[in-house]
Amino acid sequence: MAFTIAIDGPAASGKGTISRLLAAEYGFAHLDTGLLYRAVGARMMEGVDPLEAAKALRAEALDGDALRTPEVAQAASKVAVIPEVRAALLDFQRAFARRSGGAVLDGRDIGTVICPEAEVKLFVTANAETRARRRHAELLERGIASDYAEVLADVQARDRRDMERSDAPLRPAPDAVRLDTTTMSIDEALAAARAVVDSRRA
Ligand SMILES: Nc1ncnc2c1ncn2[C@@H]1O[C@H](COP(=O)(O)OP(=O)(O)O)[C@@H](O)[C@H]1O
Ligand SMILES: Nc1ccn([C@@H]2O[C@H](COP(=O)(O)OP(=O)(O)O)[C@@H](O)[C@H]2O)c(=O)n1
Repeated sequence: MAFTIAIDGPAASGKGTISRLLAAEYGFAHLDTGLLYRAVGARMMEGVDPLEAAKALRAEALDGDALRTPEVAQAASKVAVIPEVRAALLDFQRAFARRSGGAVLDGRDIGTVICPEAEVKLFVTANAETRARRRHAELLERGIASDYAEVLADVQARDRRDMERSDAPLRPAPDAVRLDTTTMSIDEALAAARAVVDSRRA
């Protein structure tokens, strides 16, 4: 039976972490939809037309580590503004969302566009400074050179682009439960998310 958990929110709010942990907890499949846009952005950086890249994308073969860089994140948010690119990525995401056995998808438009019928919708936020601090620490941990002020500017630029685009802008679905993780640990955020999921599964 299909059961979809849709998790949206701004950059580095913790949605990927919560999604991975929820998927493990419930035995659901997980799709980080940001990786699709990052892959198209990375191809654009190589000179490939973004629409051609989106149409040719093989989601199974994405290298998460290589795509999780600040440069690729900026490129991703630029190709994400193009309606035809979003349209080319739609069917794959919709099919994933309704697969049998349960699915967790995280991104910007899962609860609003990809799967408005999702059984659970979470909108995960944290203030921009906290998000930048977390992403900065994560990059350093992974051995990627990082400057806090640049990370903050990057996160804010992407937030603005993601919220202001006309096609599938970043915003909470009317029926999404908001989860502000600014002062929460990962364990606390997971517990809050689980409580919402459990209330919908009962
Ligand atoms: N509640 C939290 N408290 C502290 N650090 C967190 C929390 N949630 C996530 N993180 C850390 O912040 C970074 C960004 O989280 P991530 O889940 O990748 O965000 P997103 O998917 O929204 O971009 C990761 O290093 C993650 O371990
Ligand atoms: N469902 C989605 C997922 C990502 N994106 C775009 O892809 C970019 C990278 O997404 P991401 O989720 O990998 O970024 P982080 O939140 O992990 O920093 C975002 O800034 C958005 O512009 C989108 O438009 N729609």
